[in-house]
Amino acid sequence: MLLFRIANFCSARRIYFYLGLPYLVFYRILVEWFFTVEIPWKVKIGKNLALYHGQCLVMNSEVVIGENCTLRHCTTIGHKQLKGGGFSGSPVIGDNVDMGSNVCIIGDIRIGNNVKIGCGAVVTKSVSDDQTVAGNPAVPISRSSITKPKDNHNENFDRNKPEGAFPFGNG
Ligand SMILES: CC(=O)SCCNC(=O)CCNC(=O)[C@H](O)C(C)(C)COP(=O)(O)OP(=O)(O)OC[C@H]1O[C@@H](n2cnc3c(N)ncnc32)[C@H](O)[C@@H]1OP(=O)(O)O
Ligand SMILES: N[C@@H](CO)C(=O)O
Repeated sequence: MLLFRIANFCSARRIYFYLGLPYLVFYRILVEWFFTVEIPWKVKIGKNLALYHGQCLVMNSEVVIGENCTLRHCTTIGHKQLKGGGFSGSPVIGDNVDMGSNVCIIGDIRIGNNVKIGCGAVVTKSVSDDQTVAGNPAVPISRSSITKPKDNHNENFDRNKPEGAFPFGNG
């Protein structure tokens, strides 16, 4: 994030851009090629963005991310190609948005504040504030499992004891 913040500062004014050009080249090579993270320096990101496992994280330069958000690995935030051949706008993400791993958020959509996006979600429609969404396509998830007993729940399962033949556990 520090590398991004410096690059973002360099892109704020033309004079900083020309003075900071060597740094911007370094930023792209190091962050894109070696860290496999594409956060273009023009992206607007609020304070306290956390990257938990930032590998394979790609976003478009028009993306806007609010404050106190969390991103995980293998996440894509960007535009989509329109029927006419052009491209849509890119997502605008609110404050306190927590995205699981392997999430795709595409198109000219808005993700509200205090939203959780489940791992593996494909989000193509706007999400209102205070929602948890998951799935492909992402929809608000059922909260029923919080009270409903799970059929496959094993009361006797002890994760500290190895199961089966393998003496060190199953994975
Ligand atoms: C190395 C690492 O550990 S990196 C960390 C990787 N972890 C993540 O990315 C976690 C992201 N978090 C999630 O995906 C969570 O499941 C959340 C935030 C979406 C939801 O969590 P909770 O509110 O606790 O929901 P809960 O587990 O009770 O599930 C509610 C329902 O949604 C379903 N659901 C939960 N997550 C998902 C998901 N990602 N995709 C599809 N369905 C899901 C559940 O199966 C359940 O369905 P049911 O009502 O039919 O039984
Ligand atoms: N694995 C945790 C934090 O490292 C998470 O992604 O939520």
